[in-house]
Amino acid sequence: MVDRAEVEAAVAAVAGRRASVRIEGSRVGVVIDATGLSAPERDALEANARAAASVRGAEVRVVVTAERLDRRLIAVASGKGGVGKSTVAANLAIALARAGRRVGLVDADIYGPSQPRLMMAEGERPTARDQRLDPVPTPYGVPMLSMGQLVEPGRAIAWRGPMTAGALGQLVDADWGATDTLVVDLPPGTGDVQLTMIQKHRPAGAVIVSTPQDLALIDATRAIDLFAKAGVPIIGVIENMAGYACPHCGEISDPFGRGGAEAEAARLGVPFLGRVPLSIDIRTASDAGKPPAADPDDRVFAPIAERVAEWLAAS
Ligand SMILES: Nc1ncnc2c1ncn2[C@@H]1O[C@H](COP(=O)(O)OP(=O)(O)OP(=O)(O)O)[C@@H](O)[C@H]1O
Repeated sequence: MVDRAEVEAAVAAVAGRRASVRIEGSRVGVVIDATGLSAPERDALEANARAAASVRGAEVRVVVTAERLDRRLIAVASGKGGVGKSTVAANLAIALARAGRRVGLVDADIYGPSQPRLMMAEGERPTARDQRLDPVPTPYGVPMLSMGQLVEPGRAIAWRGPMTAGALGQLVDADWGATDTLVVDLPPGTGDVQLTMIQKHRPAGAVIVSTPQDLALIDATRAIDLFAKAGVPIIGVIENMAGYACPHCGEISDPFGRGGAEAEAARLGVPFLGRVPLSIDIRTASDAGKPPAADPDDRVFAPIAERVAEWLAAS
């Protein structure tokens, strides 16, 4: 016979109200509610509860359950390459995390996975348990997974549609634990990854990154169209490389004109989330794996993230 009070007290001491105990003769069953815990936290809790319940003569069984979290995906897209979509996605993810959300980052840009470098996680390989990937931690409180971590570094990725869809699924359905917001950096354009994202993973909304130039805007319009036609709401447009920030005096000039993306967003009836200047500081910090949004003095990405957070709260 096992002493009920002793086991209950020992389990409660390590698992609090997350555990309930059932005892029949020498059999001790512990059910743990691991909702919202990360995989390592869950494993630690399970091990501690098992140890606590293992009084002399007890046959212990521990079951871990978790409610499915309502995790929402934000797709970050652009009509064409090189507009700074990955830079914006990384900084948006960090700024949202700084605003109190539990954020994860998925780098689905198969043609140029750059998030490991941007997030200072280069060379980190995710591990897997029960065939589910474990996201890798970053110094910015935003765990991440990248297409670039699934293949040998530097190897060109020439996958066909079904492989791409499978890889995207592995990243999105990884063990994201308590993450409530998943920022997904999509490849540029309107290809297989975008379609899989829309059809299989139903993002809560899409953020479109564009530069001020007309051509980028035309492409951006195409990207907006793809999401809008599929019924994915457009959270808004971010204008990147908007105006040139002088590295000496900080003054912003507009060699490509000003207000194009904002006017185009208004014409298309989608919100404008803000502009990010073309700045040598953004480039050097990004290349060094130190996203400017992690800087406590950031005044560029925080207001944009605030608008995205408001949108999430309202929808
Ligand atoms: N606002 C900015 N100011 C200065 N440099 C920037 C800015 N935004 C991005 N860059 C730089 O531009 C280059 C391209 O950026 P990034 O890789 O984010 O673009 P992308 O749209 O994701 O490209 P691709 O689609 O090819 O992956 C990078 O070197 C990045 O550091």
